[in-house]
Amino acid sequence: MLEVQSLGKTYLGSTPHEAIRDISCSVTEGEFVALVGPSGCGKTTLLRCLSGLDSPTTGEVRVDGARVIEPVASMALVFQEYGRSLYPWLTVEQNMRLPLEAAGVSRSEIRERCDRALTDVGLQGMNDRHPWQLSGGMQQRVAIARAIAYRPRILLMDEPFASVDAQTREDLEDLMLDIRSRYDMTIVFVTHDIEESIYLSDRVIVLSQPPTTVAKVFPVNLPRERDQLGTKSLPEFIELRTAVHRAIRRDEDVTAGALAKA
Ligand SMILES: Nc1ncnc2c1ncn2[C@@H]1O[C@H](COP(=O)(O)OP(=O)(O)OP(=O)(O)O)[C@@H](O)[C@H]1O
Repeated sequence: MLEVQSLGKTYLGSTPHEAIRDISCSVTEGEFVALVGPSGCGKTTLLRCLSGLDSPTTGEVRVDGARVIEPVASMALVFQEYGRSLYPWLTVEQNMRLPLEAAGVSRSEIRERCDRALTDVGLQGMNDRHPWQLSGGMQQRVAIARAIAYRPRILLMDEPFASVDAQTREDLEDLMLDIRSRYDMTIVFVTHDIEESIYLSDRVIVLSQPPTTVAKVFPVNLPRERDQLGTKSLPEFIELRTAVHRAIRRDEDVTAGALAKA
């Protein structure tokens, strides 16, 4: 359903910067794909191009065959910085209502969807709180609730759990697996964390050092039912973790070698 064909992105300016050289990949309906790669390899840039918030310099993105040239109504984005993605002067529900009102959803349905999404993320009854009255993990749950209340077909998540503590992160990972099983969504999830990428996804795409290409793709053939302790101690999980780690390290070594020769 989501196709990326030979996507390249160069930021223009006094010194043009080639953030992405050539990425091709596709995501099928209902798939959970994790994108991992070194810092600065263009993960956020890629997500912005996927969503239509930014446009590639070369190549293209297609959703169901249609070329993406502007923000796509069937997608929602969840960012790392929940503190900046929620309006502090609005309540939880008011924050959640904004995209639904813009999409023309009826008042009664908005209320119903907000209540259901808040229940799904474990924040039932918190409709009238303000973001600043909530912990970081709770604010990120609100950002997720806002996205699922919108009912996107494709959910793009940009390192959404990078700013929370380890325990909250595990809880939020399990929340995502739960949401994935309740809602029929295709998810593209950017993370730095190799374990997180495998634990959550059906496929891990490793991006190279800049100028960025796809370094390697790993199918995750683990049982659908996942559990923080059980899944992460499976031999298949450990093998995959080593393989993804190696793919990232090998690419770093190749790049370091090329730089040393230059
Ligand atoms: N608007 C912009 N103008 C110029 N350069 C940019 C712009 N946005 C990003 N870049 C550069 O493009 C490269 C890729 O940035 P991007 O934020 O997409 O990487 P990332 O993989 O998401 O990074 P991180 O893992 O650190 O979050 C970086 O070198 C960055 O400095």
